[in-house]
Amino acid sequence: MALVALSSLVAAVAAAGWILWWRRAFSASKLGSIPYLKFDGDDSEARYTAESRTIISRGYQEYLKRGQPFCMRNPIDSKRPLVILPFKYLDEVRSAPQNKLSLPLQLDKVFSRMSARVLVGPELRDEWQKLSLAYVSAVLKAPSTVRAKYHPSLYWLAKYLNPDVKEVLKFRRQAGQLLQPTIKARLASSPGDEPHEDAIQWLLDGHRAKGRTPTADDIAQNLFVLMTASIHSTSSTALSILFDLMDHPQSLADIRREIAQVRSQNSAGWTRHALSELHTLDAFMRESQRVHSFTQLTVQRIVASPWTFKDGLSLPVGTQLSFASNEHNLDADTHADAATLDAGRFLRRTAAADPSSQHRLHFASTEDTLVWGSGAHACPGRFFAEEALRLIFVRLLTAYDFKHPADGQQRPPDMPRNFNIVPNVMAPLLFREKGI
Ligand code: HEM
Repeated sequence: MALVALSSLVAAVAAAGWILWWRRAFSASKLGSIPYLKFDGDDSEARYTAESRTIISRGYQEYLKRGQPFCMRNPIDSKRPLVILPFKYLDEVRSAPQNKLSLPLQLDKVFSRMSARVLVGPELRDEWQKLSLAYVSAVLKAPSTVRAKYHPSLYWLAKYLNPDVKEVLKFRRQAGQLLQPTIKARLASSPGDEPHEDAIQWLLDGHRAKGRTPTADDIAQNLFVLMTASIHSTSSTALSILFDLMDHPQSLADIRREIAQVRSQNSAGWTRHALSELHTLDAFMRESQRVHSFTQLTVQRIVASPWTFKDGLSLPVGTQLSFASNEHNLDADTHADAATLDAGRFLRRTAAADPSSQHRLHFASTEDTLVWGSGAHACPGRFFAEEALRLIFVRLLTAYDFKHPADGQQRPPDMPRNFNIVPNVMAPLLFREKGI
């Protein structure tokens, strides 16, 4: 017991030391001549939470489009400005070694249920769905309460004192307990036994390939990382596409027709192959995501050892950097009539492209867009998100009619929060089962 307490203390002191080092190592003045943009007049935190796009748009026009970086307040750490880089640096960031530039509604229920089925299999699905939704909401809340209440050198105390952090740890413990019997049985199985097609098995295999025997807690934590990265991004994207479909009734009708046609030609049902034939839906999803991205900035990295770009731009250790993907998507120099959602945009481009390169225009493709990030850390879940969204829309569009409560209503304004742009999850929508 004493040994455990001592090792926790050593780990805690080491962690606190690392944080202190990290903070000492960074000084905003080392960002030298990179211009710092802020709000004129009221420059409060609240304005960054609600209106960060104003600053990013200004920086995009005044600096990024001229090939120069700018920096702005970082919502996570106001003493460490965030550097937004022009796209000319993207290739260098993309190929930078890991040790140099490192990483820092109801639809959520629909998606969490689908992903629970894929991640942990049918037996644990229901319990896992409840736990993972509770975990994700706790884990998104805890960091801000810790930052608000503790000095960075005392963050390590939070897991003993702070109720929000304790809540996160409680769900993690419960998840480990839930997975324990399955992990034990799988670890005891031999190579000839029936294979399992779920993420528990992929993660177990991954650990074992590296010579490790993971605990149930390790696997629970790995799964929670996936859930945290996926639930809000995918459910927000689904709601956003739904709002756009409601504003484009002709596209809605075309996509419904396409779904019926593809289904009638695929007697095996909605296989991956059948889903890949929903070209009109896929092109609409890509265009909707271009105009209504889930986040304004992507390819977020932190400088782990001093970094100088080929043109001499030098960034000190501890700098957080990013790219203005949303501004780029909405720039008239990137897309004609960029501010307008043009449902046929990607269908026309696909039709004009060589058949061997048409896949580059699909929803999950990283070609010509940064919505999925870029390079080795580009979203690994994007193909899963693509198929989950296609399935969600197949079901929604074939089984339900939906409308805004009042005639003539359109997509409600998005709800910006720091660098995220979330569709209005509070807006009421009316659903009716088709044929009733
Ligand atoms: C529409 C839904 C989604 C969007 C818009 C999205 C977007 C992103 C973006 C922008 C990044 C950062 C990439 C970078 O900085 O270069 C990312 C990373 C990541 N995403 Fe997604 N994502 C979505 C769905 C998912 C799903 C369904 C999963 C898992 C099942 C997932 C797992 C991850 C993981 C694990 C990372 C970190 C990758 C790494 O650091 O190497 N995402 N995602």
